[in-house]
Amino acid sequence: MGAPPPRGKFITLEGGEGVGKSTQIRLLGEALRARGLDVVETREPGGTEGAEAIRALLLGGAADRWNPQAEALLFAAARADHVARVIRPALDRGAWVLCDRFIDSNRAYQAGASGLADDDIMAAHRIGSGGLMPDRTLLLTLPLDVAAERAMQRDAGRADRFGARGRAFHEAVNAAFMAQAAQEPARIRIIDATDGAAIVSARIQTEIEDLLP
Ligand SMILES: Nc1ncnc2c1ncn2[C@@H]1O[C@H](COP(=O)(O)OP(=O)(O)O)[C@@H](O)[C@H]1O
Ligand SMILES: Cc1cn([C@H]2C[C@H](O)[C@@H](COP(=O)(O)OP(=O)(O)O)O2)c(=O)[nH]c1=O
Repeated sequence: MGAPPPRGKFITLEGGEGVGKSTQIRLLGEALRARGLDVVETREPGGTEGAEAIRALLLGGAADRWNPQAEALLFAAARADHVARVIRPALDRGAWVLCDRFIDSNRAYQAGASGLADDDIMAAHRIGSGGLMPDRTLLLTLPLDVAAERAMQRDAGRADRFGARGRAFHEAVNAAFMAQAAQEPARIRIIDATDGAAIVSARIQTEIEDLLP
């Protein structure tokens, strides 16, 4: 038997709603495929049948449907299924996995902005997903008003349970993301997302260049 293929790379995109994560995942996927790499694009919460079912529970319904504890555990459960069925198998076969949100969203939304302890979020992540961490995380930053306007245009004015939360909540989310980036500068790279999509994509590609084979 030959040696197993080298493990693939795990890249996550993070940031508030409407900053351009799904747009940038698509552009990064195209750029990496053009280099001949095996690329898997996915998102959280979701990415498997079970996790998409949990996504519907999390994003729909009344604003107070879940308390922060139940919410955090539902995200962790969705992630556990996604990691076990999609992310780890893809990395094991040598693919690059590009994921729209991951554990840093859990930390920013349920710890930073909803008051849970970061250690508890990480403990649930260890239990659920073996503590898997991305090789690189691109944190897209955009002024709240610009991001809200972009999301509003995209969603024709409809907001989910998170989008409907007030400005103070979204400011707390952004502050938590920035604090995480300051704590882990090698993994989490801050990307200015105000320019056109092609310019933002070029910035992202520069920040992952050292991981390319
Ligand atoms: N760099 C950009 N400049 C202007 N509009 C953008 C840019 N990137 C994405 N958009 C648009 O903004 C909206 C939100 O982008 P999206 O990629 O869905 O963000 P997210 O996944 O972070 O919520 C979409 O309608 C998208 O077409
Ligand atoms: C993955 C994850 C997402 N979320 C939130 C962030 C988003 O508001 C929502 C996912 O919605 P989604 O529509 O995928 O995000 P976006 O608008 O950025 O494209 O779930 C958490 O609160 N915790 C988590 O662990």
